Amino acid sequence: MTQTLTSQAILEVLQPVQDPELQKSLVDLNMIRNVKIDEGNVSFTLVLTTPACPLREFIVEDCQKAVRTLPGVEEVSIEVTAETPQQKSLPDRQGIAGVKNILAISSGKGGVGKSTIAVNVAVSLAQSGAKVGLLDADIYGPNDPTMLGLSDAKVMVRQGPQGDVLEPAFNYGVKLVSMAFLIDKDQPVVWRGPMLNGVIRQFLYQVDWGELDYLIVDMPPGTGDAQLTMAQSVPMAGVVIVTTPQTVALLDSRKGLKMFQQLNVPVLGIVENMSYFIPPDMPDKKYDIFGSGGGQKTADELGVPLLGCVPLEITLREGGDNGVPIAISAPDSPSAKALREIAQRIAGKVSVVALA
Ligand SMILES: Nc1ncnc2c1ncn2[C@@H]1O[C@H](COP(=O)(O)OP(=O)(O)OP(=O)(O)O)[C@@H](O)[C@H]1O
Repeated sequence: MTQTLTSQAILEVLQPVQDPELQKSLVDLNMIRNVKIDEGNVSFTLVLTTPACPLREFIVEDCQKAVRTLPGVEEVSIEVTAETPQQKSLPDRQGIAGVKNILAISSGKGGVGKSTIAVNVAVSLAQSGAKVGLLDADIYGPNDPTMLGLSDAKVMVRQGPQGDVLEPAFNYGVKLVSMAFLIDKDQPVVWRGPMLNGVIRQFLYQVDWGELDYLIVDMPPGTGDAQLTMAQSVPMAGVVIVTTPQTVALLDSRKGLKMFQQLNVPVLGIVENMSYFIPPDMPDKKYDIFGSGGGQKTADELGVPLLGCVPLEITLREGGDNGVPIAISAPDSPSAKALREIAQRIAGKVSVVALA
């Protein structure tokens, strides 16, 4: 006896299929929409929580398998789209209209590659189809414009009903605002708490960010006023801590971690940069200069996930200097792949926090 296919039956067989990251049913998460049946042809839309979903192929395959168990099904076509969930709002912190998730990239000390990671994560997320902004809050050494090929950009200021509004610069799919746009590059700037506070708040609220899935904030290194201002002003989806494998870096990372935990900012995980060296003339070789397994050990000691390890690669540094991020110039290089996976993991964790 042939049963008639119904959308109800389709949703029932899809009920046990889970989003592996969120560990909840796709149906309960309202990720299956628009179910249509035309004789044996079934079609629906799978709405992921981030366009950078690392597991999209697996989820699609699981859906295919589940629907094909129904008698009478001949074809299953799944259209995949994404709707990034909005992070939770906090009563004492003012969100930015149109910006769904604000996340910070931080490091215990300078020079560990925080800006390199922030820029390439931003570009990787944009490449996946997400709407991305980058706020260069590293007021002491604002490098993001150079790394994003925007060193000569100027921010436009226009008059809005509530005062001046800055128009971000834009390249490689990423909107950027940086202190470098506002200061003379050769003049040292001495920042005092209240001034710094004002500038960071201006970069958050007086910029025409438009609609963004992710606003990535490249923090200055350490645990100072900028971190405090940021964490206390806006609700943050989370922070990513960048570290290097040396043991001294662990101490600095721990300080940063404690501060964000005290400020109730979820720590999404750590990224270990300069983990191992890949010689340019021997791309299949890998040298563990600082010993291996350091990243995992650091993550375990800090009790947070390791989001990934980025190798020390000359092309990654060159990309930063030349203003063409490696995610654009050499997307198949080991560091670009590592950075893309890190961006996907960050997006996954942000969804988990937003939907918790
Ligand atoms: N994995 C890597 N391989 C090669 N070079 C790297 C890597 N990571 C970073 N670098 C280089 O190291 C230098 C410092 O990196 P970056 O500016 O990103 O660090 P940072 O932590 O943001 O520094 P600070 O905040 O102190 O300015 C840059 O020249 C960058 O290109």
